[in-house]
Amino acid sequence: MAGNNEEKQQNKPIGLIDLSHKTLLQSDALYQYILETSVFPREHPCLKELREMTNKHPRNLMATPADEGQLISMLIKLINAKNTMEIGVYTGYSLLSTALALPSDGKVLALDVNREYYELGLPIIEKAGVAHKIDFREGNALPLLDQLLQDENNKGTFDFIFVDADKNNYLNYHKRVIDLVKVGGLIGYDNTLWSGSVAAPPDTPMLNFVRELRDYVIELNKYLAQDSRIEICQLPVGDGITLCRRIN
Ligand SMILES: C[S@@+](CC[C@H](N)C(=O)[O-])C[C@H]1O[C@@H](n2cnc3c(N)ncnc32)[C@H](O)[C@@H]1O
Repeated sequence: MAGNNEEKQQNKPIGLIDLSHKTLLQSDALYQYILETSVFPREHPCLKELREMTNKHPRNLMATPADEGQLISMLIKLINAKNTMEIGVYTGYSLLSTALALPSDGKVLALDVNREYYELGLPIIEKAGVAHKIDFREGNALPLLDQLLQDENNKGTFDFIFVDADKNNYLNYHKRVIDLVKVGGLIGYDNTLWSGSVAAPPDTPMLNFVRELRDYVIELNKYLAQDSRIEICQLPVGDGITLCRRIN
């Protein structure tokens, strides 16, 4: 089994992943075990419906995997988050995970350049009864964040911010969301292991989009590691998620 996986890894350009294996774990069997034992039996029926609907969409590789959705839900409950934000919604798997985990008066400000993707998932989010917690704003996230920052009242008010949009802007997002999250609050950056490419020698075969964005992710990881305003924890869940707890 291990030998087969090694061979598979050696022959495959980095970034070629399939839907049944959206994880950095090398063993298909182990990942299926996690999904089937701990994730799918606990998945809300509307999350399941949204995941299955998204699987049929041409850009489905962008979707947050179910085990990561479960992690986000757990984090939100652990820190009793009420005021949250998501940058990068797509069809809304992580958004629905967030909205379901929030208390009934909780809020998630959801930013995405593409409303059409969000509208694919919206009927299912409505069916789940949590659409009232979502404030969706269509547009480029950077100017939307700058707008928020113009109002001093927004600073230090978010309990949880999940960033899952254009990787080349993650550092720009960090420079803004660090002032919007409260001290003691959490930022989660998705894809910080970028299909494992961050640790691969540069001559390793990689899909173009993986190679093009790899340096941005490496730069972000270095920046987060030395940023004294946060404590960090990098988890190899999904494509890698770095949790940053604001400490000052
Ligand atoms: C990886 S997907 C998000 C996946 C989502 N979290 C989920 O649970 O399925 C990235 C999303 O970021 C959005 N996006 C890309 N660039 C953006 C930008 N500059 N501002 C806002 N959203 C952006 C894309 O439209 C896409 O929906």
